[in-house]
Amino acid sequence: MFRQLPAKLHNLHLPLQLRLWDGCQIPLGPDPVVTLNIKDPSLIAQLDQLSLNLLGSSYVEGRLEIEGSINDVIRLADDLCQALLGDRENEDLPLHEAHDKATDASAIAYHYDISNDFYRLWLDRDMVYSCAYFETGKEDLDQAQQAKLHYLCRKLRLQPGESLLDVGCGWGGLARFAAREYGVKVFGITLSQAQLTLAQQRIAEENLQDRVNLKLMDYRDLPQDGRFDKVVSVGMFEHVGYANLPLYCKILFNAVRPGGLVMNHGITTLHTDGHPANRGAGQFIGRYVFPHGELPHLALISAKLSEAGLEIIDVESLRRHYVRTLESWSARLETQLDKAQSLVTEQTLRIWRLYLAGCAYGFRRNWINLHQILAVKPFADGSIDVPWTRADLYRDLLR
Ligand SMILES: C[S@@+](CC[C@H](N)C(=O)[O-])C[C@H]1O[C@@H](n2cnc3c(N)ncnc32)[C@H](O)[C@@H]1O
Repeated sequence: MFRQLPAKLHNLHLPLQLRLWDGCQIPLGPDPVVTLNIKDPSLIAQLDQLSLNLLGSSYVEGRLEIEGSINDVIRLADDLCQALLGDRENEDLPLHEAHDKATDASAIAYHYDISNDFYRLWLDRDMVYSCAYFETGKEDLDQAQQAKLHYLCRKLRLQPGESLLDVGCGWGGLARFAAREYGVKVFGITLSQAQLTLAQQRIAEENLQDRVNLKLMDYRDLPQDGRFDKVVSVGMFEHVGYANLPLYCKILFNAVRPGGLVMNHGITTLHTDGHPANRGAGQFIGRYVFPHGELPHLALISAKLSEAGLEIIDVESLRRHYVRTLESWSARLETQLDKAQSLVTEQTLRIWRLYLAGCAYGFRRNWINLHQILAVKPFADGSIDVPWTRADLYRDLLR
């Protein structure tokens, strides 16, 4: 059997071993910390086209079992793919699909409506499902998510009595926080019924119904009359798709009043043409995690915001913060696999384990990034009314 393996596998020095369906063990280097337990003999024939997509989907479909810590599995799977493929990126440009409301609604339900209790297991207490902000590096996830919410509100320069639109409000963590801590009125939208149900429950528990109004609504149905003082979109624009980015940006522009601020916080990709730099990981994510998700480069979303009429006044990369956030989510899930098993299907759990640890790895490797882009809608005469420096953002921040 050893001789049937691709020649390149014979000279590896990875702490990894293969175990075949007949029990035969094939070390690919000394002191293995990970075992890939191959259940399906036909996988051997596919080893010369190995990719993270092939390994990931084989695990999800039960053709492959993994032994070892999830972080070691991801790292060594990537090392293995790199050893066999070199640095050749084995993906064509991803398809940029037409996104209609029905397709997007079913893609959102697929990801977000799996079980609130499952997400509660590993998210922070406010169930904020986006990159946290680690001011000192010593905080836990709850503290880092609270700091992120503060940071967003500060960047938006929220003032009591203002109106805030939260596009893609998730479980309502930011909406409740902004209303409670900054005294604003929030209108938030999500496409996930499960998120909305729990968010509304939490709003009622905090008696915030008069200040926070969340709805099941597609961003394409938002009011376009400039009624909001501020607009925020956090971890949402990854679902929009290339074809609709101009429309999305125009909708943000039309929703905010002249002089108002818009914050777009989301994941961007490394290459300007959008092709993924990740040995098949992007294909896996598109197939099993975020169907119809599309990551643009910073330059593309910046161009579309500008073309819509918004002036970009501040851009910040939070890539390292997302590594930590994802490491934390993944570690919390890994320590509660038994509970997780009772909340979602075996296949879903396998997908989410790979996705959380894999995305931490992807951010660490700089395959993907997280950018906060702050923009302003200038008044008709081109003037803007924002502080001359960023000093106010940091004053008294470390509470
Ligand atoms: C990753 S979650 C982020 C949630 C929240 N902003 C947070 O930081 O916790 C993405 C959110 O975008 C919403 N979303 C995605 N596509 C949408 C669309 N077409 N219209 C409205 N909301 C959408 C999802 O329903 C979900 O609430």
